[in-house]
Amino acid sequence: MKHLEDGKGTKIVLSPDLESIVNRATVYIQAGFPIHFIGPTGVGKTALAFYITKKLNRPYTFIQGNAELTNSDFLGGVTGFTKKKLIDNYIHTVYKSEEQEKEIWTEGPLLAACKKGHTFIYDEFNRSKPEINNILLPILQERQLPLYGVKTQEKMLPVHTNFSMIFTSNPTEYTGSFKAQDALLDRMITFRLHYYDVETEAQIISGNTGLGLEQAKRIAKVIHYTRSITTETHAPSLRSAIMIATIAKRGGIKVDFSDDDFLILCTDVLFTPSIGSRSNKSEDDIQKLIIKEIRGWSGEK
Ligand SMILES: Nc1ncnc2c1ncn2[C@@H]1O[C@H](COP(=O)(O)OP(=O)(O)OP(=O)(O)O)[C@@H](O)[C@H]1O
Repeated sequence: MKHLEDGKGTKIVLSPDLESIVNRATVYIQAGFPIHFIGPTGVGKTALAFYITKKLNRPYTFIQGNAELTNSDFLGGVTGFTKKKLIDNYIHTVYKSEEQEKEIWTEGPLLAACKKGHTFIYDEFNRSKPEINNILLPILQERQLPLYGVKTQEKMLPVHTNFSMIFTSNPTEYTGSFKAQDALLDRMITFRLHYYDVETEAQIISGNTGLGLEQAKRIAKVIHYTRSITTETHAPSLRSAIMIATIAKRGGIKVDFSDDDFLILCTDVLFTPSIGSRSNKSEDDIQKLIIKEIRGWSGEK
């Protein structure tokens, strides 16, 4: 298991499987192909994307998909006006006043990244409406950016050779996600991520919070058990595990299976309205099952 920095100060944990994914993804990007991490929420897609940009040692641009995104959010647009007043009073009997108005154009993140050769992280790209992402097709195929709505003589901008893209997405079963167009998916190399094993998650929890590894392992075990009785789209993520660990550490709560405060903390964090049972059990039933299971581990180290 490796502990490395992602460039934003976050410690990244790489199990041998994750390290292999990162290495392959880096090679594919360097060969000129975009990559895509798809997986359940909070599995670590964005963390890997940032780590890869650090490994590539190139500047990056980050944008998050959303249903309101438009072409001008990618390419830029008019963000204001400057007004200039020219007064000609050179001869005191003649007075001439002239006003000029000029648009202020601000370059959008995609246009800037294509020009400068950044790695463009498009996080949760399928939260944007699919037609908005059409602009990416010629970039990924012909390496030309179509300049829709940009006031220029050119219709296409050749993309910098270092420009690359990392996409992340949740499967379409997640609320607020659109089905991405096949033509776009066909142009990228997709890695499917699934929640990691207890050992890897314990290392991640410990690395993110400073909680001891043994205690982190107990939290990972609770999360894993909860996932075994919930569906993947409605299961607790690493984010919930990190939340439990942070609160336990800061709040002085003992991470112990027989400690009632720990049990209450786990159920408070884990029972979000998005949790869903595999066997149509009610939220209450899942909660009871989990508490019973955790109590059964009391005395375990
Ligand atoms: N390999 C890892 N090493 C260290 N921390 C990690 C790792 N993977 C995930 N994390 C941590 O887990 C949390 C969730 O990860 P991240 O935000 O990358 O998930 P995601 O899959 O992008 O989630 P979402 O689908 O909600 O955007 C973050 O706090 C992140 O720092």
